Amino acid sequence: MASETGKLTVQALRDRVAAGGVDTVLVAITDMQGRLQGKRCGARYFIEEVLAHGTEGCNYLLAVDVDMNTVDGYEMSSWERGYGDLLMAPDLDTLRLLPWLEGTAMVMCDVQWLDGTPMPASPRQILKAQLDRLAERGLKAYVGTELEFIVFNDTFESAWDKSYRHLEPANQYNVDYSLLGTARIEPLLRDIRNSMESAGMYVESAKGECNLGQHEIAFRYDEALATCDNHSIYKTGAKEIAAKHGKSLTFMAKYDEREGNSCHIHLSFRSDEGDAVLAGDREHGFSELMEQFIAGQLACLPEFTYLLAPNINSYKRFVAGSFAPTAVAWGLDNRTCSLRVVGHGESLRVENRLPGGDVNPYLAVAALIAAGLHGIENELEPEPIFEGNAYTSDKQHVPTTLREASALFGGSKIAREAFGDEVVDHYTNAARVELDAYDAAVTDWERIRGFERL
Ligand SMILES: NC(=O)CC[C@H](N)C(=O)O
Repeated sequence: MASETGKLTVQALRDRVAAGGVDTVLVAITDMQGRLQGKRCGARYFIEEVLAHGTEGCNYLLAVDVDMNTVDGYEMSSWERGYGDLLMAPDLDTLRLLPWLEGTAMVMCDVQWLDGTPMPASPRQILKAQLDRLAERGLKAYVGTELEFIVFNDTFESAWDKSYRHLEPANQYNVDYSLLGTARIEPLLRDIRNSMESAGMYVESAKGECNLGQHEIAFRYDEALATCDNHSIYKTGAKEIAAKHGKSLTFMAKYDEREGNSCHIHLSFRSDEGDAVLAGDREHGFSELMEQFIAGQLACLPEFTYLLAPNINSYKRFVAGSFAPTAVAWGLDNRTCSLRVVGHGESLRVENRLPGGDVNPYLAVAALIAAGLHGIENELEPEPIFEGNAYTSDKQHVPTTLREASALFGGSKIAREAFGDEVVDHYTNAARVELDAYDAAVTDWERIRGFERL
């Protein structure tokens, strides 16, 4: 039998099911929004059927909006095509216990058509396609994602009932690095940290952040796919654990007018053998590959921003002086730039500071890998390093709205070459759906501005 915690082998799962310790297996895919969707399978059924053949779900899972509305414009899934099934094919490397749910294990799945061919619009497939491109060059991607979140003393249900107004943040003042402030909710933070560790993740640390009730838990970097799977499981798990504590938390990019929730993404490439390929004897200790890698990141950033900032709300984070970026620039350990280069030797890497907590990690990491490959394949040279305050520089501004970013993405030749037309058209449609919904909504802000005074 495997250890009490962490990842499970199939045999360990069988043993636990036989011994009565596991009765439920969650079968999950990640949707366009990066959420876990799927089914709770009886453990016996999972072992006897799903393990070998997978299980089906409606293919609208990759073609609905955040509210599960059926919307038009998707080639692969529609009323015209009858909204048939997709196949969830378990990736057994991801099998693990979810210690915060009694008697429950889970597995992440690849999304396929019923004949076993991959579904191009699936975020996990989109990332895997870029990992395949890297592998052709003898390279591997290592990734760390750093999610911030804001905790409230309200339950999720009461927060919803209050339309998310007048919530009580778990801290009343800025708790950035404050051990005193973070101790106030340590029972929740510890439960999340230890639960994730027991679900096979490697917790590095937790710290307070600047907005009221804002915190961050950092996990060790890993191979790109493992990090993205863990990221998705962690987000869902953190919400479920908060609910058990009678609290709520949000990863939305900009909850209020104070500091937003970031999801900085650290990315490096290594050789198949694990050698550091970004470090070398050029300026700043870079290799030629690192220079091309950075140049690719810069060249693609505006066109790929949509994959890093996929919602209307994402763009409200990009405020000068907020530690969220506004400038397309790179610097050495410079938190005012979109691209912050940190580490040295084996740990030399680029931190992309653009994504918020609402990012779909698979799509974002796929974009950053594609950007790096663009630089390498075209032997691009980076512009000079930026020094000083990028917020007040004349550097190109990152896209400021979803409309602008999705137009750049839809028109990007580089994106179409890297991801294929089907993927670009699918996600450009997702942006259009979101923009249409937003354009049709009348907000609190408008009523407060206009009800009496206009
Ligand atoms: N830790 C930090 O650098 C703060 C990041 C900031 N909260 C953001 O939204 O980008």
